[in-house]
Amino acid sequence: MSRHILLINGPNLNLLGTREPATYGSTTLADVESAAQEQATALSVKLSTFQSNHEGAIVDRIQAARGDVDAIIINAGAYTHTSVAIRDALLGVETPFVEIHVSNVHAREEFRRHSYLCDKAAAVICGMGVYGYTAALEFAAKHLKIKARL
Ligand SMILES: O=C(O)[C@]1(O)C=C(c2cccc(Sc3ccccc3)c2)[C@@H](O)[C@H](O)C1
Repeated sequence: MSRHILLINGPNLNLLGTREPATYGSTTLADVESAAQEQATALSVKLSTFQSNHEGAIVDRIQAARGDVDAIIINAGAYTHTSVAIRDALLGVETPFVEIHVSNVHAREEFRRHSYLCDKAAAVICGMGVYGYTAALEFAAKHLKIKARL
C-alpha cells in the first residue's frame, strides 16, 4: 500500500536557516524539503509539502488532506503554542500526525513548553535540529500505524 505523507511548516519557518543559527541551524526550509523528498523516494512514499505564515491557510491545508494523506508531519511553529484551530483541524481529519520542532522547546521560554497539539500527536520530536524532519519521516513511513484507506 503506497503511503502519502504531508509535511506542514508554519509561521516564520520559510526563513529557517537565515537567522539564529545557534537555535535553528543554518539549513534552509528549501534544503529540508529537498532532503525530505529524496528520503521519501527511498522510502517509497509520496511526500507533499506546505508552508504558510497564516493559521487559516494551515487549517485549510489540513482539511484538504482528509482522505488523501496517511500521515501528517507538522512543525506549526509559534501556532503550536496558541492554535486551538490547528488542533481542531488535525483532530477533524482523523489522520495520525507527528509534531516536530527544530529547537528543544522545553529548554526555552516557558510559553514554548505548552503545545495544543502534543497530547494528540502519535509522536513529538524536538531539539534534534533539522534531523527531526528525517526522524519524523522515517517514523511516519515505517512505524506509524496507518489506517487502510477504503
Ligand atoms: O523549534 C521549532 O521548530 C519551533 O516550532 C519554531 C519556532 C520558530 C520561531 C521563530 C522563527 C522560526 S524559523 C526562523 C529562525 C530564525 C530566523 C527566522 C526564522 C521558528 C518557534 O515559534 C517554536 O516555538 C519552535
